[in-house]
Amino acid sequence: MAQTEVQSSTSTKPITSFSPETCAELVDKLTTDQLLREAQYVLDTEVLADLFSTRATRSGATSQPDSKQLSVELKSHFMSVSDSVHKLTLDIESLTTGISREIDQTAERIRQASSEMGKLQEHIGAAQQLLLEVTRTTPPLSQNVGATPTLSTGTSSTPTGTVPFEKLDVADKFASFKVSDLDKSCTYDRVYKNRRVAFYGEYPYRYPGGYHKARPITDNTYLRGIADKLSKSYPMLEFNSAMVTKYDSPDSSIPPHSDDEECIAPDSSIVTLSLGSDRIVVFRRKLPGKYERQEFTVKHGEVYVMSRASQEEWDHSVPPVKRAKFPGTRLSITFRLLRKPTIAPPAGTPPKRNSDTSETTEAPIRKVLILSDSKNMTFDCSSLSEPTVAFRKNLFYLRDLSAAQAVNRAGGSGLNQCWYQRPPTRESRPTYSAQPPGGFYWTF
Ligand SMILES: O=C(O)CCC(=O)C(=O)O
Ligand SMILES: [Fe+2]
Repeated sequence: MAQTEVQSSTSTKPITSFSPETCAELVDKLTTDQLLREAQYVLDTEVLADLFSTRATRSGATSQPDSKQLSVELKSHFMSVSDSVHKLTLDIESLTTGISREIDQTAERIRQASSEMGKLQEHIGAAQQLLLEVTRTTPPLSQNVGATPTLSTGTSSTPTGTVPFEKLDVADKFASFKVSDLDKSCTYDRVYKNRRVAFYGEYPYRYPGGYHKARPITDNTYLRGIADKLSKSYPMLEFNSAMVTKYDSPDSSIPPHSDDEECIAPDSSIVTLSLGSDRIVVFRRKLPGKYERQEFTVKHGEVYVMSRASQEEWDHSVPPVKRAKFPGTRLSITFRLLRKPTIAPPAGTPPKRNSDTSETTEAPIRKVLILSDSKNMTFDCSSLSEPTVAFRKNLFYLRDLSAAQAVNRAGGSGLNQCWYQRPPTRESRPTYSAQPPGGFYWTF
């Protein structure tokens, strides 16, 4: 004990200055009960004294309260403490309940998420499996003709190299377009021995044996309707030109060739829509010492696609056929993506395709005389092809007679009639047939 003054429960007087040894002796003499009582007293007194001094300081009181009042206050103090503890316990209980509910809900969410995750992983696994399978069975992109998954396979793929073409799964989308309507709408700007061609495109198209100037597709509303439908239905097919080829008899044909010109955008596909009579399209691939051959019959409303890569390996043709089997007219429209030319086209006649020797180069310009009565001098000249020069409203120079025929048809009742005029030669003066063949033919 380091105190110099202590209070004993047994004596109200302070006991002063006991040495530690004396204290030890005194303590030795006390019974256990006495010791406990002493200890309790010291404790109580210290607590009460503390409380008292705090209250006294707060209220400014100086006198000590009696023990009864003190005990009442103590009791009320403990009651309020125990009240708070009770409230706290309740709060803690309700918090614990809330928290454990949250924990339960979170655990449920985690359980659901992990089950979703399991399913997702299954899907990912299946997709990876599929991808592996596709990678294993698909040839490299550069070798694959369509290379577009939306194209349906209409042909067998060869074990090595490219497939020559792929049919587009168009159902009956283009079946309602009529070969006669398209024919009427076209102004053919090149006439070959066995076919005629009308080209419409943003940029000119040059190929061995042929050259077509740019001509807006808006010039031909029927063709434009077809092109719009194609690009709306298959936006992945990119093109800026449409070339109509007319096969008007079973002898009409196009010889073997590849559409691999520089002016065609690299890696773009060539899309062909067929209208009218069925025809056979033949593909050949040069192998050592022989040709590999594939062919298919293309029908009205069908579309086939050839990749640029396939053009490097295969050529294609539409050969002449037997009349009995393929009696009618066929028009094909080939859609290409052409590049803007960087240099002006060389002057003169372009060289012929090696395999295309049977063809004429360019249709000769012919004069067409169109007669009208004085009341009806207007013609729909939009269908007349270049170079079109009108003299006194009646005379046009044309390469393509079908345009004049179209005007003729449009003319109707005979008020507007047109005659074709062959260029006069030195030897022969123009002759006029009194009764032109077909009623509308006038020769020199
Ligand atoms: O008429 C066809 O189907 C083919 C036409 C063609 O090969 C072409 O215009 O280059
Ligand atoms: Fe072609």
